[in-house]
Amino acid sequence: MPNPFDRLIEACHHDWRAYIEHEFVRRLGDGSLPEASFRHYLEQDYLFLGHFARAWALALYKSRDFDELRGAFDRLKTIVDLELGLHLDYCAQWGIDVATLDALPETRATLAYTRYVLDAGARGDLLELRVALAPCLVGYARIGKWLASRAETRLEGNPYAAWIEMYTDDAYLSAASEEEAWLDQALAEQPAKRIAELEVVFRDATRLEIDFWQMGLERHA
Ligand SMILES: Cc1ncc(CN)c(N)n1
Repeated sequence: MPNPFDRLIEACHHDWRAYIEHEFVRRLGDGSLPEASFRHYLEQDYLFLGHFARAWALALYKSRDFDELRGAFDRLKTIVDLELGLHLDYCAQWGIDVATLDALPETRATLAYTRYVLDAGARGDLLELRVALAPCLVGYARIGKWLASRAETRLEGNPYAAWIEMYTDDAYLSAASEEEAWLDQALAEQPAKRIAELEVVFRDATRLEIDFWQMGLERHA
């Protein structure tokens, strides 16, 4: 019997696979992704991370005890200290400075995904918000594992090696597995009707992740 979080994935397994195994991900892994696509993704992901940090701050606000506060605070730190750091390093390597990033317009995919999650958090409780955030945090850990398992993935000579290393790194993987453990416990206590509602939120956020990859690949505005 799969654990409760894996059951959320099973309920939308076609969308989940389309997200985890997206062409953008494959081409990151084998190094064949066009640089312009990665740059577009990188720029939008900077804006994305700002909104997701706000969403984790909202999770802090919605926490009911110190355990939940600590979990949300740790996740917020994962974004601000770990992911954002890599982003800014990468952007500096690619000649993109923070002032340029701050002035960028958001694409429709960035707007749709970030505002969807913030709305789920504003409208719902802490669990609904953390389910909406899960394809992001846990999804990239699964992507890192999937890439690591593929013969086509290469690090040597791959301009995106640092990106792959970040999402296969212990610091990121342990944040994702702590989040999964919290979700497993919280989901196990929910009645079937609530689970069905949460499946919709999880599937929608997963579909918005697919759109985010597609936006990067095709460089949509
Ligand atoms: C769009 C997106 N989704 C997920 C992650 C990983 N936290 C990210 N950096 N960007």
